[in-house]
Amino acid sequence: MATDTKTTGDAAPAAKGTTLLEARGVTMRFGGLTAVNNVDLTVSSGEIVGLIGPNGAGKTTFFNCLTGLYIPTEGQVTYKGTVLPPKPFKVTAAGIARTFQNIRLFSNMTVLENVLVGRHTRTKEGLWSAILRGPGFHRAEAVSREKAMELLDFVGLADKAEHLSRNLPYGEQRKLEIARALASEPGLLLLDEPTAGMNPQETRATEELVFAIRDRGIAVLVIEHDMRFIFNLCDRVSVLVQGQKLVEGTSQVVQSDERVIAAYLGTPFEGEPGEAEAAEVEAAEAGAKEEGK
Ligand SMILES: Nc1ncnc2c1ncn2[C@@H]1O[C@H](COP(=O)(O)OP(=O)(O)OP(=O)(O)O)[C@@H](O)[C@H]1O
Repeated sequence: MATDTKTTGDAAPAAKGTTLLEARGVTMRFGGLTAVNNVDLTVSSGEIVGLIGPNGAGKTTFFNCLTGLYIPTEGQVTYKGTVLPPKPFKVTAAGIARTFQNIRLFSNMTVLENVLVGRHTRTKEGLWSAILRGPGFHRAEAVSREKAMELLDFVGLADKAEHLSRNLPYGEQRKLEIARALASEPGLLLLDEPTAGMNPQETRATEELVFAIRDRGIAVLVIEHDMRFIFNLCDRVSVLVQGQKLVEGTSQVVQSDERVIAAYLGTPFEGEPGEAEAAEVEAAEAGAKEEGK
């Protein structure tokens, strides 16, 4: 495995309160479907920001636009003032790491090896060095292992370092995904439904883990359906409905906003995104019925 102690990207922690991520007018269309529609979002250092919205609101698509998996149809994403390259590994090297809604671990590798893989954007040793295994390689590997073990200790998995990742319980696999993402030494961590499938105790522990990550100087942007988790955790919450940003504010502001409650309960409200389209469809259907009479 390619390992080294050198940091090859600009992942130094930013001063508290400086803008890290800036998404402007991000739109993503799939054929005729606009999954994300003109969304702006900023994340600053020291912040935990939540992204919520009903199923199909466009949250994961927006994440994919931020991490180079999708190239937005329109709009721009910058990290520390530089436009992000449209390649996931380059985005990681720039300082943004992520986890996935559906866990993506190397199931036949050990827990430790999974974290070591996560370090590859922060190493300068290449394939040949790994194959030839000279003294430099061994030194670098020892340092990488030490860093990986520190991360496993941080997420509470140090005693399982040599276990195969597929044998971990579900909640621990999620923790391992976070440790692997942290191994790339990000300035911003994106978490896509980190508590999905967890029991209340595991969810509470994940909340503490996210606070601890923030305290290490890493900003966090998190998608989650568990509202208690989001409102306990986040400094700011942004709500997407049908691809558009409906409202953004502190947990207190968002949870008492009647438009947010209506969006979750499925109650129509004035000015709802997609309202004009829905009215058009209704009118067309009514017209068709009239003609058929
Ligand atoms: N690759 C794709 N091709 C076509 N349509 C897509 C694609 N990815 C997502 N969509 C559509 O875009 C819309 C938004 O999906 P997305 O998964 O981003 O929503 P979400 O808010 O993350 O939902 P959930 O909370 O259920 O995960 C949905 O209508 C979905 O079917």
